[in-house]
Amino acid sequence: MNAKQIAAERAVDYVKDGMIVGLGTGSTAYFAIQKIGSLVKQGMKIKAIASSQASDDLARQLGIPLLEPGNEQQIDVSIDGADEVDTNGNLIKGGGGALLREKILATNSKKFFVVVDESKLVTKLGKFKLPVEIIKFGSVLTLAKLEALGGKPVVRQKDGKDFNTDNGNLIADCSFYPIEDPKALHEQLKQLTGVVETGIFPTEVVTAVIAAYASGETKQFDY
Ligand SMILES: O=C(CO)[C@H](O)[C@H](O)COP(=O)(O)O
Repeated sequence: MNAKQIAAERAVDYVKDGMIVGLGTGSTAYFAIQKIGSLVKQGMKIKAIASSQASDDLARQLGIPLLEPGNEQQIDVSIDGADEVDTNGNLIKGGGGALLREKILATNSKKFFVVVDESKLVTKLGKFKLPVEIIKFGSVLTLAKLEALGGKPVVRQKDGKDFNTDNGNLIADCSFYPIEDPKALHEQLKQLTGVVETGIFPTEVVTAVIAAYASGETKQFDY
């Protein structure tokens, strides 16, 4: 079992019968969704909300009952990966472009577990370019504002075209390393009209980070 799978499955221990679960996105969340699928097959009554079309598709294949979009309810537990986790439990997310829906789930969950392998643990955030979701309308102007703040934004590409989020927006990948005060940077960026959301998840929204190491050891950091 690889480290991502170990961390993800450990977090699924927090999922109990009757819960509503938020499903993250990415290669680590994938293992959590698989495990939740096996719990459903064993007869556990779980309902889920997915943070992306990809995770929605996977959950459907596995027979996990999904709440209808627009009919979401308070979530008991969300489980998701991260691109970076600093020593205080602040995160950068959005490497898969799902940061907005991921943050909606994380901030509406009683508990939010972050599952990572050790490669994601950093002292300061920002070596991983910070994803910032921006709307297409006026994007040149919004990008200029991000540039003026020193973010060196680059519009994410996929298959030779601008990457589109599930919400029909663009992602500007920004360089702010080292991010000394993640919450302050997030708040500054959110004030720019045209910015929908940033990939900074402040430690306040995190219940615990479960990190797995190549040795097979896991550590849980509670916040
Ligand atoms: O934020 C995310 C997607 O928007 C992912 O959780 C993040 O990119 C980590 O992905 P992975 O588990 O594949 O390394």
